[in-house]
Amino acid sequence: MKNSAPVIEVRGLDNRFGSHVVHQNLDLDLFKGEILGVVGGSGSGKSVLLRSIVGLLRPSGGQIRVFGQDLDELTSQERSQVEQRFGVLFQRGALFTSLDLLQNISLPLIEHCGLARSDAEEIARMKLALAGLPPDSALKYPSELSGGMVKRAALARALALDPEVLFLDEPTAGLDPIGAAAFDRLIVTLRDALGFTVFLITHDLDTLYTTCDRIAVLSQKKVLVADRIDKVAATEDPWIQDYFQGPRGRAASYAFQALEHSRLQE
Ligand SMILES: Nc1ncnc2c1ncn2[C@@H]1O[C@H](COP(=O)(O)OP(=O)(O)OP(=O)(O)O)[C@@H](O)[C@H]1O
Repeated sequence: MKNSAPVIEVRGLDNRFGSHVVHQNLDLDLFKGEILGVVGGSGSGKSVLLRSIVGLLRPSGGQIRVFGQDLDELTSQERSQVEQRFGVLFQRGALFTSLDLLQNISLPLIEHCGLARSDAEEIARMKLALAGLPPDSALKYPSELSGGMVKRAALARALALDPEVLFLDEPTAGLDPIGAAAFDRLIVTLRDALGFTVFLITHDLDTLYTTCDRIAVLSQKKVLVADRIDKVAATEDPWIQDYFQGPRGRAASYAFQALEHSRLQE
């Protein structure tokens, strides 16, 4: 993936809130077709980075190039065209509670693409199926769904406009391990089938091992390292060592090695 063109280039990014500096001179590349896992301690600025890239937060300084265009140089109309090439799954799903799933997913198609309601609903049903939801979920409201189904519905909405880059903010948080593993497999399957690029914020070590092509570690206000997981896990940094070589990190690594071993034997 690293040989493909970066779809997103972040250079010298600064973000501060008052005197609180979150990012200082942060650099990051996201390459076409890869699944990049973004990790870091709580409050290290993962969500702020996501919001800066998707245009929800104006950075304090630095440059963000998206599809080869500098976000700062775009008119608001050009910006919104770029933003339509993104799909975002926010931490809490962010579905409209007063709309059923069909309406939730049709809405961006009607608003952004000007589709007739019947066409939008046909596409929405396809997106629900892609996200692994049964047809009868279409008329359900978010409050009627399990946590795992809410995540899938939010994924269906993030996929509504056929995004080229999918941003996922802790998509498996709150799911049981079986639901989380199924969601991870779904992301890989969809990426392989549809070819989009994924920016995936997670604390889930199993997700990092089984799903991500590269890992970016946010620490000390910047991206400390962005590389394959074996290289990252071997990086000499106290936070990285605690994270990857602690009991959970080692368990995830062993589980992944066992999985790879059994795949090779099949
Ligand atoms: N709008 C804001 N105003 C002031 N401070 C903010 C704002 N948004 C984020 N911050 C602060 O920026 C820091 C980074 O927040 P962010 O949500 O990016 O962390 P995170 O790495 O995603 O954490 P977590 O893993 O807990 O979700 C935090 O200290 C947060 O309080």
